[in-house]
Amino acid sequence: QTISVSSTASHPIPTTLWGFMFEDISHSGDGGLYGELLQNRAFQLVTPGSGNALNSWSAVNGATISVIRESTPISTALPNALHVVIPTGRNGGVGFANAGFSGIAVTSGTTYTGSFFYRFPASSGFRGSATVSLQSSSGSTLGDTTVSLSGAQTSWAQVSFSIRANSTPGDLNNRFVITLDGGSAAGQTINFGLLSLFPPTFRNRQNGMRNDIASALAEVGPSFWRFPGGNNLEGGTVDQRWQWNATVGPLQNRAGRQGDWGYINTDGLGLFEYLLWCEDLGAEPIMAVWSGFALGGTSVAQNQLGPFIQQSIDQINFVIGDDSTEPGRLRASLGHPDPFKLTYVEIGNEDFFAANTYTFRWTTYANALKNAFPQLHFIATTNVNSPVLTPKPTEYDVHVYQTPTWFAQNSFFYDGFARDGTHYFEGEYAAISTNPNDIFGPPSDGRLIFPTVESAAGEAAFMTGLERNSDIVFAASYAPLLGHVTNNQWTPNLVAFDAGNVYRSTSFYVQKLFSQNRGDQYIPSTLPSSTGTVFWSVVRKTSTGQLIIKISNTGSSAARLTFNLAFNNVATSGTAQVLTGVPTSSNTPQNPNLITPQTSNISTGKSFTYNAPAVSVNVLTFGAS
Ligand SMILES: O=S(=O)(O)O[C@H]1C[C@H](O)[C@@H](O)[C@@H]1CO
Repeated sequence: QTISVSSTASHPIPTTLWGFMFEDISHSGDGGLYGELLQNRAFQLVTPGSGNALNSWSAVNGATISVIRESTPISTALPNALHVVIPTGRNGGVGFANAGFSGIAVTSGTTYTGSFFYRFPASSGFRGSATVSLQSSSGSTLGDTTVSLSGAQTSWAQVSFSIRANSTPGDLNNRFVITLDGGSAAGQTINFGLLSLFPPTFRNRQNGMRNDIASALAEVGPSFWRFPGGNNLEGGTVDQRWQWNATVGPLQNRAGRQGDWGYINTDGLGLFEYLLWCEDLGAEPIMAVWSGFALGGTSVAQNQLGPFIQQSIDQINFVIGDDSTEPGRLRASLGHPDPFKLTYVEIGNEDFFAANTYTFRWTTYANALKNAFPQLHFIATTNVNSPVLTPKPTEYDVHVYQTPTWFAQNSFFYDGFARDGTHYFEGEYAAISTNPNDIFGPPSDGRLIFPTVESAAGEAAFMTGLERNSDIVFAASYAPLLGHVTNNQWTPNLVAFDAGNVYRSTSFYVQKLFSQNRGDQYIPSTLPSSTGTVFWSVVRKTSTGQLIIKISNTGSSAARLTFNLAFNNVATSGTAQVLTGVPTSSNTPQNPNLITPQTSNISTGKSFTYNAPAVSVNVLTFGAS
């Protein structure tokens, strides 16, 4: 195949083109990116005495533990506490343990920092200490410290501690343990609440992100971060919707909420943490506001939307409001007086599920929010122009989950779109099944557990089309971003993880190859055949004078491509980064680095030939001017 490459750019490429979509799904937040190591740390939303009240907690050496509704709670947001009775006649440490989120990773030399609240429900003469430790599954102590407890403390007191691990366990099944001496503490009753333990966090942020996962995401260099959902924005009911104000301020004032993926969200990863994370990541937020529809099917009537719209205005003012606004003052009081960067606000999520009411919900929200924030862009979430919305959306969020073949055959998806001023956010896309008749089915029916080489190559083909159409596509993100390797509600995920490991997928490497090899100009070239198997896009990075050719060969045979460049000065050599392998192979916990990009030198010039291997994603980089 011969490909002519122009030397004149057709359009600039938006800086926001490649980024991430995030929501708390498959423990991507609590138990994943969010650094908290203890599961069910504040007994949020559980019913005392119910089966899951003690989820992740267990008694040690004969203590009696239970979750109670506290008569004097830590806060109205946290009404529950752990009630611990130390029996008589026990020797050694007696107390309780937390098993983390399917384990706790402990590495020697690492310092873990934590805190908990305690109070003696009845004043007692006890004056003593508790041992706070990290223990392996065999019960050996990996690190410990002691804290003083006083029986005179009948009101809640917060105790802080740090534990330096001095040995590395054999596995992840470690526990966080608090014990008192069975002799001196015999017969004591103590309530505990909001127990927290953090490893070192990304950029050492207080209440921050788990370093290994955060670092893997930062490796991609995303330019936007869509949050908080996705379904997890919406709530099963109106009251269960994500509410920004319930997610900011001291942790003891965050009640948590029933997430939309089957588990309670602590909301410890809240709006302020998301915004600081965007700054640490160098990404701008694409922030969603709840749009009056709950996943259980309730739409708020148009004349009832006022309070929800006000809540969205407050949410936006928390992000960008000045000190004339209360949310702006709240942000300043939390340590960020300057506004955060914000351009895009998405109104709802996948409202094509409730298009009949989105017509008025969109109109009411868009008019009110555009009036309040004329500088912002508001993204609609129904199908493009169906139904017709007023005011006419300037941006739409388009989602697609399909087969690798679909992606390989639809890289021209946007070529036919009218250039009418509307811009598009490909907010969720992924090849998730090899079975076109059961895309969302189980692995037994074609669903992918991990991305494969062929799914990643399909996505790359599609992405060359997004890059070509980046005059109207301003942003694109694979979804879901993160998922626990076993405790999940969705596969495949861009990045999988467990308590101590991060697993980078083939699709992760495709996102990284595109994001880390951006151009700021799109360079026209001979169009690929829309029904072919080889797809490419050519961009130029003016700051370095580099030409970057991204090629996806989704076919089962190698493709010899001859490039004829109109540029006058072209380097005679460059680099090729290639991701390829057995089409159905994946990176897995058993073989996490089976498929990684390989870099090599290539000969380039005004005319050169490159051989793209079967089922491969290739990024060629060389100087051209
Ligand atoms: O069940 S789905 O609607 O397919 O859920 C999808 C679409 C939704 O926006 C997101 O939360 C989820 C997976 O990324």
